[in-house]
Amino acid sequence: MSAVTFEQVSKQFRTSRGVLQALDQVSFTIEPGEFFGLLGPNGAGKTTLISILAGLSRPSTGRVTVAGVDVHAQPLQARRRLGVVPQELVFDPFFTVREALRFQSGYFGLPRNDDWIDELLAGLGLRDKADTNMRQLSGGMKRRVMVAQALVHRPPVIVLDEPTAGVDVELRQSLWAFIAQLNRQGSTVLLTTHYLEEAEALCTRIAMLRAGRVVALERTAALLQRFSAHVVRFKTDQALPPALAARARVTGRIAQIKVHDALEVEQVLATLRQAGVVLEDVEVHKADLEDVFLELMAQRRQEAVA
Ligand SMILES: Nc1ncnc2c1ncn2[C@@H]1O[C@H](COP(=O)(O)OP(=O)(O)OP(=O)(O)O)[C@@H](O)[C@H]1O
Repeated sequence: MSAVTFEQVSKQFRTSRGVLQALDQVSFTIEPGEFFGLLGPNGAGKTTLISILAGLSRPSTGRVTVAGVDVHAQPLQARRRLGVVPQELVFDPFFTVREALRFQSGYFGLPRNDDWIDELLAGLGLRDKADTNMRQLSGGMKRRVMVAQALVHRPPVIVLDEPTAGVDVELRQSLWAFIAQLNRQGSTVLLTTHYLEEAEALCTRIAMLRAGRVVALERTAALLQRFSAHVVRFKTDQALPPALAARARVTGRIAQIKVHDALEVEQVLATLRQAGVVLEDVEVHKADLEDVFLELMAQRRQEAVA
């Protein structure tokens, strides 16, 4: 049985400017134990898809299941199988951390859950905050409590919607260590993020959304490999020769050109030298997901124009 399935999920919003297609026939499956990344630029539809998965919003058409349970036909059963860490901080300011976690446990019908609550507090570095009121916690600490709250009923599928936006490095690292441990113990993780290096480091498979459509769905390693290995990056004030300009990504003075191997690095540099282009700060680096992402998006734009 799959951990999560999205079957032809579409969502339209009626706006003052007409109908907005936020999701367009999105289909993919996440297998149990996967660490799955959902990436996409602002407005791609990530949060809309997560809201539908969490049962907070209905798809216009299509079907979603969590651990074999239809999210809309059996919403309560689906919720038990899912732990969603939301983007925003939602909490009752009058509860202490432990009270908030006990309250959440009660919601799931788990009255004696303190052993697991203690494990969560320890794993998320919250042990000495257990008796602190939620309103007295720093933003980062509140975020840790959001994670603990989402996990209080030991859901087999964990969803993290931009969990590290605006979070300091230390918390990011400890949060990831904890989530990775749960994943090793068998939890399925679905992560949406803008931090591509995070997705690259953690996710075994990635779906990329753009304008409500899945534009890539692949193993992370394959995705990185498919989009060539290296990028030559340099600064210049001059125009590039046409052959290179056509394939370069230029941001102000910085140009980046994709290459497959060392020979191609030499060819690119030779072409630039022949054209009399003066370079500064030349470097060659391995293509990362950011490069792949930009390239994919450029390809799709070209296809759309064609
Ligand atoms: N309730 C709504 N009513 C109308 N339009 C909406 C509504 N919710 C989302 N949208 C639109 O749907 C599209 C997808 O939005 P969504 O928030 O899912 O994107 P996202 O990928 O999560 O973006 P971000 O990275 O900025 O969070 C956007 O164009 C957004 O403006």
